[in-house]
Amino acid sequence: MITIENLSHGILSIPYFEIPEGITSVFGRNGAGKTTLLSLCAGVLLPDKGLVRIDEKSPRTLDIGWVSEFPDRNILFDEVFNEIAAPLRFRHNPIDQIEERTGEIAEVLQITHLLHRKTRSLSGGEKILVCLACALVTDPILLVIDEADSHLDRETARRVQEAIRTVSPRHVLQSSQYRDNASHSDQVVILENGQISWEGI
Ligand SMILES: Nc1ncnc2c1ncn2[C@@H]1O[C@H](COP(=O)(O)OP(=O)(O)OP(=O)(O)O)[C@@H](O)[C@H]1O
Repeated sequence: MITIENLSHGILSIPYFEIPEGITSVFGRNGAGKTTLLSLCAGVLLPDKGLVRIDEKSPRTLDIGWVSEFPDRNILFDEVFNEIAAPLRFRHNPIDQIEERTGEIAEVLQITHLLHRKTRSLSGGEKILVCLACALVTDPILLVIDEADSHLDRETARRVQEAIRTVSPRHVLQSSQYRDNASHSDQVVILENGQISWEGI
């Protein structure tokens, strides 16, 4: 459970809100506060006022995966395999486990054929899939996807939603301007001018 209490940060103002486990889609117009909310839940930002907790813990103490709208800002390595394996290497996991887990997550996302490609040669949508694999490879408690669907065609977007269901992080928070995504979600939150104007299923 993600719990938000007396939150005030920039445009955002949320007195109390609970986000249950599952896939939660956050919709809202440009500037409504979607990225700010996601950043606070991921611990990327600390709130000016109030608290955000995931299972009663600070997000900064937990393993959280983040996929942004701009994959070029995240990709660090030359080859896809190395990019996806990097979070496991940073943790000094054994080599055989790194190879097995990297292959497993690539298979779930149906990008095994990309593993030995140069990252700079990938299309925008392929880069998003690689970033998603990288975010999921450590099995995070929360996966955040910030408007990454704007680069994906309908079929790839559907594949991403299926992959998320397969890997099944405890929490998924995804922001989008496309309300089609609501059909893949367990919960929907609508933000208007920094406030939650609607929430439901
Ligand atoms: N670091 C910052 N300093 C000042 N204002 C900011 C900062 N970050 C965001 N804002 C403002 O807060 C508001 C909400 O921004 P946010 O990026 O959360 O909206 P969003 O719903 O994700 O928008 P979009 O769909 O355009 O990406 C915007 O008016 C934005 O200009």
